[in-house]
Amino acid sequence: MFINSTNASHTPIRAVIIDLDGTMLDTLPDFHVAINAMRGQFGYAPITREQIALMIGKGSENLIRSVLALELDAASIEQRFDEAMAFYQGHYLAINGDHSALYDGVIDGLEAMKAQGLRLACVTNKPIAFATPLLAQKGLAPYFEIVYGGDSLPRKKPDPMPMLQVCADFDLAPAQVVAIGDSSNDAEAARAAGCFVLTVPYGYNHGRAIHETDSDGIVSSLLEAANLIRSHNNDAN
Ligand SMILES: O=C(O)COP(=O)(O)O
Ligand SMILES: [Mg+2]
Repeated sequence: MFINSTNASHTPIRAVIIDLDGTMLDTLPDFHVAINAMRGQFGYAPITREQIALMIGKGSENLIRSVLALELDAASIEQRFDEAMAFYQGHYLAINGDHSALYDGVIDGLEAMKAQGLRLACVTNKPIAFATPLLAQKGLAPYFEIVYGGDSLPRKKPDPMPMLQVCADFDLAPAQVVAIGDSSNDAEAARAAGCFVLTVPYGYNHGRAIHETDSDGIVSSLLEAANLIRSHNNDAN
């Protein structure tokens, strides 16, 4: 549970905000294919999944700049940026989801959350044009009342704006909402918004161990998260 059970008056959790890449789906193989296809158009050699894993989490612009920085200086990156982004987006949309897989416990966890009456939102730094078809293809779309991509709002995670927007949409206080993610971006955004935060250890945390990230707990799956929320709410009632 998130709050010491001796505090009988704590607020029940009513909604869950769930991250996409590295939390529900292992999308690293899709990023790998699309990035290397883009690099090939520039005549650059392929890079490894491990290299790309370190660059995921802060949205497409950050990813493309990080990839170009392997060859180019800062001024050249900006010169090639628009072309690289256009190449990358074309390749990503062509293969979106083809090489990605659900992590264990995702569907069971979402079902368990729904069964508890929790409202669900997906907040990802992935562009919304990638996130929407991917959620549909993987059977995740029906679970979410709200989906915000990295370009849906003026600021993305680790800024608290998307978390606060979800709280406002659901008409809930941040203390009634828990965010679940695989990276410090998710945890920082949730903390700054005043939401609870749980992390999963199996995603992409910029090469850092998830234990280094401040959270209210580490869960091995979304199913474990659902169970934790249930016991928190049982204590609250
Ligand atoms: O696209 C990214 O950089 C990461 O997306 P996420 O917020 O779903 O982990
Ligand atoms: Mg993530």
